[in-house]
Amino acid sequence: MPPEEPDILSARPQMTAEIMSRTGLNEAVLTRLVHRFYGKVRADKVLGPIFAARIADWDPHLQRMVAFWSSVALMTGRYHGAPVPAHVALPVTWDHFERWLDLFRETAAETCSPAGAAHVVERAERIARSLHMAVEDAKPGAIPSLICG
Ligand code: HEM
Repeated sequence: MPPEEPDILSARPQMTAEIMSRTGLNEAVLTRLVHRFYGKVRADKVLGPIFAARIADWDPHLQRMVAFWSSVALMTGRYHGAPVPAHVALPVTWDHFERWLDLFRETAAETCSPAGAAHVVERAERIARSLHMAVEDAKPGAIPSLICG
């Protein structure tokens, strides 16, 4: 009998399997993380209204965010969206990203193993910094970029 294959939907099955065994992360853990995190975001005095003004139907957003975290954390390639355009026009500063990260760190600690939490938080911090740069660059009066097209 051949050895049992792990149940992984992935573009890079071996890397995904290695990350899963090292961090304890999988689709079920990421689903809990995402649902719990956006529950906190929606209840947050500062972030809640920004999301409420833009998201009417939360089910598709939560599904998209689980696919996003599956791609980012497990390298499954499940997410095919464009995060930058979704954020550039938002009325946010670095303080909003800090609040977002505080809630994310708290939720990661509640739902993931320590290694899993470190894995997702490191990626969230990196993406938050790059989204913040994109938001700042899109503001009127931003210093022009030196990168030529
Ligand atoms: C200040 C903090 C943030 C705010 C207020 C915010 C707000 C939003 C809103 C309102 C949307 C929905 C946009 C729409 O459908 O029209 C969205 C989408 C999304 N956000 Fe954020 N976000 C924040 C930070 C982040 C960070 C740090 C990440 C990643 C680590 C992230 C990842 C995403 C992704 C992947 C989408 C879906 C984009 C798509 O495919 O349409 N966001 N965000």
